[in-house]
Amino acid sequence: MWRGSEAYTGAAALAATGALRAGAGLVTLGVAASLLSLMQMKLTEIMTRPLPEIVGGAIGMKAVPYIDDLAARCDVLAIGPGLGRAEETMAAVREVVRNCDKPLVIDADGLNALVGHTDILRDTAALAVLTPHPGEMGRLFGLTPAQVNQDRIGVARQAAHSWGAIVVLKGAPTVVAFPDGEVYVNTSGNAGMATGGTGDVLTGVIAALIAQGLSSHDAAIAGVYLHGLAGDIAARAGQVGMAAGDVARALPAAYAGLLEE
Ligand SMILES: NC(=O)C1=CN([C@@H]2O[C@H](COP(=O)(O)OP(=O)(O)OC[C@H]3O[C@@H](n4cnc5c(N)ncnc54)[C@H](O)[C@@H]3O)[C@@H](O)[C@H]2O)[C@@H](O)CC1
Ligand SMILES: Nc1ncnc2c1ncn2[C@@H]1O[C@H](COP(=O)(O)OP(=O)(O)O)[C@@H](O)[C@H]1O
Repeated sequence: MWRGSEAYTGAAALAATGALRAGAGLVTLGVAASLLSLMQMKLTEIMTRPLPEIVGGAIGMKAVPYIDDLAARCDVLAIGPGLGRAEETMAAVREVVRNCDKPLVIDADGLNALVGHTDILRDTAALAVLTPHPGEMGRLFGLTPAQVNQDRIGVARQAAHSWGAIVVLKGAPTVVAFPDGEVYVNTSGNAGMATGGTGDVLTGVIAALIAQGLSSHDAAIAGVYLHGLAGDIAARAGQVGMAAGDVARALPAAYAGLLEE
């Protein structure tokens, strides 16, 4: 996983925790050097790797060889939550995606880096799972969030087809679409999940399932369902005031429930 930006350290922590709680054996968080101690304090079970930064915890082109090296040793690379949108950070994301030959999960600012550059997804050897919310999807596709929501299935399908990637369009309900036109509509989850950071947890969940041997195809479908199920378990204590960390903590129970089914 590769994160940065001092404004959004929570996003990095939630994605890494989501991966851990969804069963990833080892999670390494690549993080701007100045944020290393902070992340180590937040995350006892997660390994960290310092990355060269430009300014304010943001990562630039100098970090690319370090991330490429990290990706070469991992089963899956997740990029995006909390990166920030500095121009050089966006360029570095594009370079990493170009270089990567491992399964990728791209979210949040990782998606913002692809605005106007989705051709990279077809050129890279990696099969990518993209997890936009309606705002990010709108930016990528030149639509408003309202337009995206008017035809969620149609937009997700069109995006998957034209980008050659797996598209998880988050929301109520979340739609998972594949380049060949196959589409799934998720049934788990609840409005208590409409709170900052639950999307970051989903990034970690999908990456963790890929790390455990699922194809990106199956990990996208199962990951979205598992994440919603964890949200439903967390919501037993009440939807109002539910937080992203509650969803991450409910993942082991959701996973166990799925295995029983
Ligand atoms: N604790 C943290 O550190 C958190 C950091 N985060 C990070 O903050 C950065 C910015 O991400 P944001 O998502 O806040 O900002 P964005 O600018 O990507 O999204 C916000 C805009 O997107 C649209 N939008 C989002 N969800 C929508 C929905 N469900 N329906 C309709 N429209 C919707 C709206 O227009 C909204 O104004 C990212 O790096 C992200 O990872 C967030 O993930 C939240 C938690
Ligand atoms: N009413 C709802 N029903 C089911 N899932 C929801 C609902 N509202 C939000 N979610 C889920 O919560 C998550 C929110 O993610 P996202 O929009 O990326 O937020 P953030 O960027 O703050 O983490 C998505 O997985 C979305 O599908």
